[in-house]
Amino acid sequence: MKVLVTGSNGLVGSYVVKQLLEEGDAVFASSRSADLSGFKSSGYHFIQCNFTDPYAVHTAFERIRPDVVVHSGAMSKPDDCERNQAEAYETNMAGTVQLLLNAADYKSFFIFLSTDFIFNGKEGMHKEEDAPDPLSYYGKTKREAEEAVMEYEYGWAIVRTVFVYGKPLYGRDCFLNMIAKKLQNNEPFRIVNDQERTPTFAEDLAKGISAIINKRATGIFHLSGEEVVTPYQMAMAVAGFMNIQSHRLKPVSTAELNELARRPLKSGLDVTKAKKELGYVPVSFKEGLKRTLAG
Ligand SMILES: NC(=O)C1=CN([C@@H]2O[C@H](COP(=O)(O)OP(=O)(O)OC[C@H]3O[C@@H](n4cnc5c(N)ncnc54)[C@H](OP(=O)(O)O)[C@@H]3O)[C@@H](O)[C@H]2O)C=CC1
Ligand SMILES: Cc1cn([C@H]2C[C@H](O)[C@@H](COP(=O)(O)OP(=O)(O)O[C@H]3O[C@@H](C)C(=O)[C@@H](O)[C@H]3O)O2)c(=O)[nH]c1=O
Repeated sequence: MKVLVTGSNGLVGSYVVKQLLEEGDAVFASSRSADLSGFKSSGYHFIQCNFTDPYAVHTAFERIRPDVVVHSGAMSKPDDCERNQAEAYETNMAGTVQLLLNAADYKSFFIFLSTDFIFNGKEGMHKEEDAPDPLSYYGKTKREAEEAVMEYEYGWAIVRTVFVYGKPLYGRDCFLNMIAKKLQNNEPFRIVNDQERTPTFAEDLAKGISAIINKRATGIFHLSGEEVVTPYQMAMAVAGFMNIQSHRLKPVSTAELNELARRPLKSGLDVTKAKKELGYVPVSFKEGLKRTLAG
C-alpha cells in the first residue's frame, strides 16, 4: 500500500511514518523543508513539497498515486495562527483543499489530523458528535478544513487529537522534554494550571491512525490519552520522574499567562468510540512519560 504522509518533519507525522514503515507500507513522507529523518528502509521515500503550491501538489500526486493520504502537515502553533491569519488560512484550509482535489483523482482514502481546539472547552471530554465552537483562529482553520474533508467522496476519516507528546524522533522537543531541560538547568518557567487536557502519546496516535487505515474506518475519531491533567500537573510529573523536588516551575492561570490565542479550558476528548471501533488502547500518562523521557 502506498501512503502519502504530509507533515513528516513534525512530531505526529514522524511517528505515523515510523509506524507505517514498520508495517511494511511504501511511505511517501512529505514536508515543506528538507527531510529531517534518518529513515533508510527501502519502503521510505521523501518528497519536499509545499502543499499550498498547486503545481507541486499535482506533481507529487502524479508520481505517488497514493492509496492513502495522511494529512498531518499544518501551521500548528495557535499563537502564530492568530498573528498570521492569512498564512494560517492558506496552510490549514486552502492547503487541505488542494490535497483533497488531487486525492480525488486517485480515489485515495483521506485521513485528516485535527484538534481538540475546535471545541470551546466549556464542558470537556468531548465526543465526536459534540458541536464545534473554536475559540482561536487556529481552531477555526482546522474546523473549516474538517468541513472540506467531510465533502470528500472517496472515503475519509478525521482524527482529532490533543497535546501530543513523545520522545522526538527528530525535530523539535515536545512539551515534556522542554520541561525536563528547564528542570535540569533550574530555569524559572510559568506553566498554566487551569487548562485541562487529555495528552496523547505519539505512538498511540500513530497506532490508532494505522488501525483506521487498515480497517478503512470512516468518520470522525477522537484519539488521545484518557487521563485529564493540566500542563502544570504534567510538568510536576516530569519533576517527579526526574526526582527533582526543588525547582522554579510556577503554576499560573490562563489570565496570567495571557497567550495571544484563546485556548479551551476543559478540552479533553472522549475516546470510547475509538476503543470500541478501532481497538484503540492508549497507555497511561505515567507510562507515556516514562517512555518519552527514559534514556
Ligand atoms: N502537536 C499537537 O499537540 C497536536 C497536533 N494536532 C495536529 O496534528 C498535526 C501535526 O501536528 P505536529 O506534528 O505537532 O506539527 P508540527 O508543527 O510539529 O509539524 C508540522 C509539519 O507540517 C509541515 N508543513 C507546514 N506547513 C507546510 C506547507 N505549507 N507545506 C508542506 N508542509 C508543511 C512542516 O514541514 P516543515 O517543518 O518542513 O516546514 C512539518 O512537517 C497538525 O495538523 C496539528 O494541527 C492536533 C492536536 C494536537
Ligand atoms: C509557552 C508556554 C506554554 N505553556 C503551556 C500552554 C500549553 O498548554 C502547553 C504547551 O504549549 P504550546 O503552545 O506548545 O501548546 P498549545 O498550543 O496550547 O497546545 C496545542 O497545540 C495544538 C497544535 C493543538 O492542536 C492542541 O491540541 C494543543 O495541544 O504549555 C505554559 O504553561 N507556559 C508557557 O510559557
